[in-house]
Amino acid sequence: MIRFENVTKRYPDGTTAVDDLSFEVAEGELVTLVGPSGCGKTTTMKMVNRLIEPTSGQIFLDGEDIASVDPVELRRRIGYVIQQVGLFPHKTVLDNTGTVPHLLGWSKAKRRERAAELLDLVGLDPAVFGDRYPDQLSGGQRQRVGVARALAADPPVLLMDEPFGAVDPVVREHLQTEFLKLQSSLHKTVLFVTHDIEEAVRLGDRIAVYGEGRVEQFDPPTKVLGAPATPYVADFVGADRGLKRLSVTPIETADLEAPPVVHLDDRLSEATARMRAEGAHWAVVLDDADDLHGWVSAEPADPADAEADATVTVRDRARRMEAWLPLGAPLKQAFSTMLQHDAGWIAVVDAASEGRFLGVLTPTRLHEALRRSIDADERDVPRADVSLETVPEK
Ligand SMILES: Nc1ncnc2c1ncn2[C@@H]1O[C@H](COP(=O)(O)OP(=O)(O)OP(=O)(O)O)[C@@H](O)[C@H]1O
Repeated sequence: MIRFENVTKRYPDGTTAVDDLSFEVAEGELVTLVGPSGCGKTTTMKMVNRLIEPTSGQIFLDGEDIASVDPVELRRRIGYVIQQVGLFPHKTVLDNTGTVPHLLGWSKAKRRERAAELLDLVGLDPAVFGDRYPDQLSGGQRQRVGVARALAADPPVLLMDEPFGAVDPVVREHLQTEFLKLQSSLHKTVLFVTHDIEEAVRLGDRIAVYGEGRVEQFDPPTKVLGAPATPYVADFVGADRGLKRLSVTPIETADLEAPPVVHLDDRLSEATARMRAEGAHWAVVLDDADDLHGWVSAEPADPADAEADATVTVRDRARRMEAWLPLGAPLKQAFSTMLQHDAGWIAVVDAASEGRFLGVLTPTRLHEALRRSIDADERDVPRADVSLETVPEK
């Protein structure tokens, strides 16, 4: 969708901001450009909407050399969000959002309708915020208006230059989550500049790690963290890249253990016997639909239960399970859920139905999943194909 071919930008004072850059962003892909200040990220981005012209090389948008496209026409196809937002202070939120439709000559009614729809999309109630002016908004709200405005004419491409850079970390994380949700339904082709590796890893389908004017590595986040291409990249992503990986490594079926499973209406005495036979201290409890209900201990809570009272069922002793996640959730969330509930394991359920029990993830399995994903990236094979060498127990 966006292709850079040997693009170089040398400023008149001799500074080479971008040096022989070649990479391609696929349609619907979100690529983050990350690197230290002054490495050429903004210059790269501004060449796409022709705010800056390259010294040499070509940039293609949808197969078309942008040098031959009228810049004004080009910019209509490209939404642009910047850190300072650049909202017009004397225009209301609705009018700011409708800026591009206004330039495109849409009627006032159609503009306002579209602006309201977009404000809704970015989580701002148009009835509350539509008639406010930018200085009556918080920083995070202004950024949302910036995103809404960039989306107004439904451009296939979005350029975002540190769009969440000016807000505090909590708001920033919130905006990132919302933006990911938005992107999962809009599938825009996005170039996203940031100097924050955490943000790059969290948002990017792929990351371009910049050194001085050059891309040192162009890979998916797990690969950048797991197998940095150069010492420079390793240094940039930081010594704690193992921890950062937790947020981009999903729980997979192969990571799960299958503990004993019992049903709510099973007799407790039989369920307990089964758990003991398998050497388990607990079992997962499912309801009639095989959805997760909770868990039950193999130890009788009440000595009377041990007498195999035929009337006592699992339902009478089952405890609800709060520590659960859908398959595909990041390992970081799994770890955090374990800590939050002080749980020795978490249940993993089907992502689509959010109920059907698939297995449990234990701390040991979580650690193995992380090791396997590192190994998989180093060897370029799927994670499920990696078998770990374990130290034999004495
Ligand atoms: N108009 C200009 N004239 C001369 N040099 C420039 C000009 N604009 C940018 N540069 C230089 O080009 C290099 C790349 O700048 P650019 O703004 O692309 O970097 P960046 O990676 O976006 O940095 P930051 O994260 O600080 O915004 C820097 O050394 C910068 O000083």
